[in-house]
Amino acid sequence: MINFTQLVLASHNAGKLKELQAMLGESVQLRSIGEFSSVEPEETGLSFVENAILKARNAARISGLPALADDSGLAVDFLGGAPGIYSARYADGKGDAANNAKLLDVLKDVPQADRGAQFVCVLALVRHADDPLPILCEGLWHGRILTQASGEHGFGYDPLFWVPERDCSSAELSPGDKNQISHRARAMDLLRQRLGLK
Ligand SMILES: O=P(O)(O)OP(=O)(O)OP(=O)(O)OC[C@H]1O[C@@H](n2cnc3c(O)ncnc32)[C@H](O)[C@@H]1O
Ligand SMILES: [Mg+2]
Repeated sequence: MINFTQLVLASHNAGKLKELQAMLGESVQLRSIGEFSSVEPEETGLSFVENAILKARNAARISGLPALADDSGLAVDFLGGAPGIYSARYADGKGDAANNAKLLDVLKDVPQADRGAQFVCVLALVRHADDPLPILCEGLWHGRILTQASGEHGFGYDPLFWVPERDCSSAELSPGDKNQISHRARAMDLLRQRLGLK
């Protein structure tokens, strides 16, 4: 069991910080890498795992603290798993609204039955920048891509992701409800077990 009171979160995404801190509770304080640097590392990996490790090492190097990274995204079945690791950059860096508009457009003629998708989250935790044994935890959340945006909560692709177990979009779930069942919640559940926090 490894004990941490402070971890740096290797993410510039405020939505992730909020969700992960809520899931971790008060036992561990997450500090944003934004406190130490505004430079985002290039995500050059070909998988969620590679990018998560790369971001965690970078944050540990910059901060001198143990670091947790979250590499996540949306894998759409009809698109062979795209946008996948490129989810944040799907519309060439123009942001969430442009990403969502592009996805709706690409899938505009695709019938309900073929609109399956999963949110993916890989968490990587390193004790220091050169840690040879990162802790890796993955979570998947299965759903479907809606034909129009719905809901105001969350971030990113949440308004387009239909959650079968609740019959609503992920952006229509309260933050507390999303944090019980999301891809990130599943990955964090595994991480908490690995850290002996549950
Ligand atoms: O790399 P960092 O700095 O952590 O922030 P980012 O936003 O670039 O994060 P990623 O590289 O992991 O890209 C993930 C993208 O996938 C989407 N995504 C991930 N989790 C999501 C969630 O819970 N709800 C909605 N969209 C999500 C969202 O568009 C993110 O920008
Ligand atoms: Mg990113």
